[in-house]
Amino acid sequence: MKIVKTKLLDAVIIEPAVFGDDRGYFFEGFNEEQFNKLTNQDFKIVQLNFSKSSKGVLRGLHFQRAPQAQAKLVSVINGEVWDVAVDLRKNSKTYGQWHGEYLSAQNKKRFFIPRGFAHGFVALTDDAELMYAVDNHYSKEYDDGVIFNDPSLDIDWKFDPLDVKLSEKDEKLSKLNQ
Ligand SMILES: Cc1cn([C@H]2C[C@H](O)[C@@H](COP(=O)(O)OP(=O)(O)O[C@H]3O[C@@H](C)C(=O)[C@@H](O)[C@H]3O)O2)c(=O)[nH]c1=O
Repeated sequence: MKIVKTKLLDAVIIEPAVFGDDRGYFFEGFNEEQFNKLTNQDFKIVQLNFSKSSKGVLRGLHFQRAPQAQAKLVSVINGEVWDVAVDLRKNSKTYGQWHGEYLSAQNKKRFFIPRGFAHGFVALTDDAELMYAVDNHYSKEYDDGVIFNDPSLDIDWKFDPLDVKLSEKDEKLSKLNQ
């Protein structure tokens, strides 16, 4: 397992070691002991989420407020997405900055997004399936978000913003400073 830092403090990309043979392949999608040691995190999975999206669907930017904040380990098991995290930790040196990563079933990269970040993605293929693990349970009450095209964030979504498909809930999200 290789850990690649991003410009956002504590947000990292995991590149698993893939063992291929004439049957196919094997890889560890997550190894708690190795991950926590290498990153100095204490990430314990309590919920595993799956979603499927057609091309152009954009989900985000989402987060849960404290005390129900969630760290997320995002992977793609079919197709490809452009996955984005925004550091919303007020005392962080990288507050307000974003990082995007192509995650696909083919590249097998995983994006670790700490608590205090907003997360979103746009599906670049049809039938883009995400599997993501979180370290705190879902809470409707603490569920929150920021509009994906907030000018103060200036995120490059790698997709025409006029063509993205949003949920009704995501269309109504506010800007970060509101
Ligand atoms: C996220 C979530 C949703 N739900 C329910 C609520 C709702 O009825 C339905 C769909 O929820 P949403 O529209 O919020 O689903 P979605 O837009 O896919 O929300 C997800 O987006 C990505 C970007 C994330 O980072 C996730 O944490 C989560 O916020 O599923 C749960 O039961 N448990 C969960 O953990």
